Amino acid sequence: MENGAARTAPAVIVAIDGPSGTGKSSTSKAVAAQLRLNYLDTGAQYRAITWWMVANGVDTDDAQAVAAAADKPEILSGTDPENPTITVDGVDVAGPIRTQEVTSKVSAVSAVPEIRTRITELQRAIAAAAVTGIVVEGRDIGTTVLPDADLKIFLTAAAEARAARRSGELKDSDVKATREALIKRDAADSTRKTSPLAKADDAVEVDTTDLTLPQVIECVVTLVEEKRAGK
Ligand SMILES: Nc1ncnc2c1ncn2[C@@H]1O[C@H](COP(=O)(O)OP(=O)(O)OP(=O)(O)O)[C@@H](O)[C@H]1O
Ligand SMILES: Nc1ccn([C@@H]2O[C@H](COP(=O)(O)O)[C@@H](O)[C@H]2O)c(=O)n1
Repeated sequence: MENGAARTAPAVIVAIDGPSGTGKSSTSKAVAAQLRLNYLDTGAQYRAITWWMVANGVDTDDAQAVAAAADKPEILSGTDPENPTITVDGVDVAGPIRTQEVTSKVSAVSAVPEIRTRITELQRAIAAAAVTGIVVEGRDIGTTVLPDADLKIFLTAAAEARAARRSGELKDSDVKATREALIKRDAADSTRKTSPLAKADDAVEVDTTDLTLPQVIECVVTLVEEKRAGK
C-alpha cells in the first residue's frame, strides 16, 4: 500500500425491496448497523410528503393538486441506522407519518409521477453521499432508483405471516382487516404506471415467511459480505 494509507472497503450500495410487512425496515436497519453502513427508509419519505399534503389541505385523490405541491415541502432523512430521522420543514414527523390516515393515502400520493421524480432525486443524492455505503429500502430501489446497486434483495412473505406481524404491532387491529389492508396497498403499489413495486431481474429473492428476523438479517449480511469478497 502506498504512503502507508489505510485500506478501506469500497462503498457498497444495497437495495432492499418488497411488499409491505416483509421485514424490509427491520432487516435493513440491522444489516446497516452491523456493517456500519448508512440506512434510508424511502417509505418514510413518501409518508412524509403525504403527511404534508394532508396537513396543508391538499386532496390526495387529486393527482394534479398533489403534483402542483410536489416541490413545496423540505424533506430531510437522517441515515444513522441506530437513529433514523425524518423531518418536514424542520418538524419531526416520525410519529405522525405512521397514522392510519397517512397509511391509507400514501399509495395515491406516491403514484403521482412528479412526487416520484422529487423523492427519487432526494434518494439518489443521499446514496451518492454515503461514504462507506448504504442500505436503501423501498419498492423501486433495485428497478429505478439505484439500478446499479451492488446487491439487490427482494423480500417476500405470505400475506398471513405479514398480517400477523403487523397485528402484533397495532393496538385493536384484527388480523383479517390488517391482511386486507396490506393486500390493497400492495395492489395499488404494484399496478401504478410509474415505477411500481417490482423485483429487479438481478435481485435475490428471500422468502421470510418461515424465517425469524435474526435469520433474515444473517442471510442478508452474508450476501453483502460475499458480494464484497467478489464471490
Ligand atoms: N422474519 C420475521 N419474523 C417475524 N417478525 C418479523 C420478521 N421480519 C419482520 N418482522 C416484524 O414484522 C413487522 C413488520 O416489519 P417491517 O416494518 O420491517 O416490514 P416492512 O417490510 O418494512 O414493512 P412496510 O413496508 O409496511 O414498512 C415488525 O414488527 C417486525 O419486527
Ligand atoms: N420506494 C418506495 C417506498 C415506498 N413507497 C410508497 O410508500 C408507502 C409506504 O411505504 P412503507 O415502506 O413505509 O410501508 C408504500 O405503500 C408505497 O406507496 C413507494 O412508492 N416507493
